[in-house]
Amino acid sequence: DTIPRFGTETPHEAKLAELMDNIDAWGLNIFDVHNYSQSHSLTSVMYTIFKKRNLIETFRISPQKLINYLVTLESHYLDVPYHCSIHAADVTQAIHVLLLIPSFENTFTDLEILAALFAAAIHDVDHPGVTNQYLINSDNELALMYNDTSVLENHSLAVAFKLLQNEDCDFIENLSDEQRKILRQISIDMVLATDMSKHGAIMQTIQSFHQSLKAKQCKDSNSNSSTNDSLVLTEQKERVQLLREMLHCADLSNPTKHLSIYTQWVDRIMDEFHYQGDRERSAGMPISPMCNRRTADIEMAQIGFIQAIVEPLWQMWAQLVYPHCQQMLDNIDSNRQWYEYQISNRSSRNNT
Ligand SMILES: COc1ccc(/C(C)=N/OCCC(=O)N2CCOCC2)cc1OC1CCCC1
Ligand SMILES: [Mg+2]
Ligand SMILES: [Zn+2]
Repeated sequence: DTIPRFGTETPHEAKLAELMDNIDAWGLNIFDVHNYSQSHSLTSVMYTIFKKRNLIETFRISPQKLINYLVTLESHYLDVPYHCSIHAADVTQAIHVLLLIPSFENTFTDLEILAALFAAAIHDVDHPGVTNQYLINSDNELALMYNDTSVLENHSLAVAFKLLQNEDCDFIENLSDEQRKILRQISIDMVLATDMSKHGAIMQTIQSFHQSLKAKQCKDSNSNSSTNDSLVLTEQKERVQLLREMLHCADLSNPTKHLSIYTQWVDRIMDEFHYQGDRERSAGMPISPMCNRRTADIEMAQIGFIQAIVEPLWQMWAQLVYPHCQQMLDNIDSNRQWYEYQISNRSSRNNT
């Protein structure tokens, strides 16, 4: 039986094809992809990217086993408002677009690209919709299992690799042992780096690391435009550092998207936070920051999130790949202004 064009059967294949024409664009509407793929956005996005990047031929991947793995992985994302399979599809498509930046034309090996896409797809699988701190505070068995250390991130990695042990899901069966080892190593490194408690450390190193890369940046000999400077990194360690930052950027990319997409993610993360706050309140636990629906200031929280975390990170990233990623910085700025306008509007409304 032949495999559907986008990996999953859907009566809306024509509409999905139209959406997938934008797979390389930052403006892809992942919510539309989810709707027109019968809630298989992760499977259809990953399959489309693998086909487009010729990874199925390069690594002699069985298309059926890839689909089996993706559908199984997708089914292990829980039906929580934010950390569901749409978020995984969103982050996977984001890292695919970041990898297309001309500065990285000659930077990563095919195996590193495979590992980066895999890490993005798996990075939040089986996420229960609460934070690490909540799992620790509520003596959850996951916190016990992982000794309070990057609990969610360790759990997603373990679940994702467990699914690979299933014979008819092992789409990397034709990789050599060495390649499998490298893929596992890079995926673990990247997913563990999505733990927000590591954000400070990433910001510490990013400045000096990028300065050293800019120093090494070579003018691509056959480039016709002066901006086409490709970053060539001889050390795998340095390339993995870059991939770690890239996944972290993709994970924190909601404010870099068009307002209509960004506000949907805000609604979802606040649903998830407020539900956690409800559970903390009824358990008599202290309610976590931004999780109390009765005192929430959603606009202020997003402005704080943008100013403290998202804008500084994306400014560092945009500097490295200048002039690319200006669209992301512009969206961050206009989105922040929109939330500031909401607040100013709110106060004048109260005065009427
Ligand atoms: C669209 O809004 C948000 C999107 C993403 C995030 C974060 C921090 N993602 O981090 C990676 C995942 C992670 O580690 N988390 C998940 C969130 O809680 C911390 C642990 C936070 C967002 O808004 C927050 C901050 C202002 C009001 C709610
Ligand atoms: Mg996560
Ligand atoms: Zn995530």
